Amino acid sequence: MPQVCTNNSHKNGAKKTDMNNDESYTYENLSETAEFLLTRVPFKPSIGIICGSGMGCLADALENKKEFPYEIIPHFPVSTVPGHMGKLVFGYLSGIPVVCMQGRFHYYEGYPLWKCAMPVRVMKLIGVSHLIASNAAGGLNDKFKIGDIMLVKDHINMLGFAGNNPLKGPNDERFGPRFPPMNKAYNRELIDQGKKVARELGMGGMVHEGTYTCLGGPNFETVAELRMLKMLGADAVGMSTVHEVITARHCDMTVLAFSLITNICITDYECHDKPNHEEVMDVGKMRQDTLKLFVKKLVEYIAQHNPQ
Ligand SMILES: O=P(O)(O)O[C@H]1O[C@H](CO)[C@@H](O)[C@H]1O
Ligand SMILES: Nc1nc2[nH]cnc2c(=O)[nH]1
Repeated sequence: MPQVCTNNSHKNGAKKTDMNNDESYTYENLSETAEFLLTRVPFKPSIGIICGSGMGCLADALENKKEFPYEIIPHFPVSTVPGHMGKLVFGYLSGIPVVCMQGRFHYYEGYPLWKCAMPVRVMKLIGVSHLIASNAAGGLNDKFKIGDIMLVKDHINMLGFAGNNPLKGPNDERFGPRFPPMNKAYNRELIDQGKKVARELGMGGMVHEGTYTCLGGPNFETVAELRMLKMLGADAVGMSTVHEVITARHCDMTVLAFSLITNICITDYECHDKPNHEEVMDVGKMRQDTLKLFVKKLVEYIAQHNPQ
């Protein structure tokens, strides 16, 4: 039975910071959050996992779980999207301690990007050095099929083009530098290992690498938008991950990200299909056994090889 933690000392939300959209969390705020968790968990994970839509099964695979509903964690936002459970789950995968976000935060929920990405900084403060971020995404690359996995080799930060960035505002050097590089955001060794694991698991044909792009959502894209994104070089499109990765790289975490292709983007005016979130979640469920195994193998690799 997982141990579900409650926070008796602070009633729901009472400990939450009441901040406007321009006022980011301070280092001290996030240290309080980290301290709250560290004093309640008897181990320190160095690997963090973010579950994409319908991919909460990744956290279900953990053993000796200790679960924290977001409502009870000081300063944490709450999840509002179906398919995102809203729990931080600590536990073991193959005997390796990990922490898993079973539910992430999206810009379209009304949260500024720094708030969407704050759990990444909390992970850093509790000792996480490696982040595995998963997401559900629409496939733009003609080779992709529903249920395929795309290892993210790069991203196009569409929100960033308009000046919206999780690092906007004063920079605290204790997290990282004012101007972090982003050309090696996605760890090459882990992408290659992802492909190797896929081949070993007999799923080599369904794993690709490609470029992810994040839009603000919540609407799915128009045909013209998708055609434009394809021309720009995007292979998959979603509404998350990029701000988490920027935040993780800013504080020097090693990152692996992958997209589960849950739908094929419609770039033809004659096609009458309509993308929908139910389909997105169903594909996550359909692929849950494969995803659990894939992530478990990658966690084992990270624990053994500590790629930088
Ligand atoms: O990126 P994740 O959280 O996996 O979810 C993706 O799926 C949802 C749309 O169905 C959007 O939230 C999009 O970002
Ligand atoms: N923006 C976007 N997000 C998604 N998440 C899952 N599928 C899609 C998609 O087609 N577009």
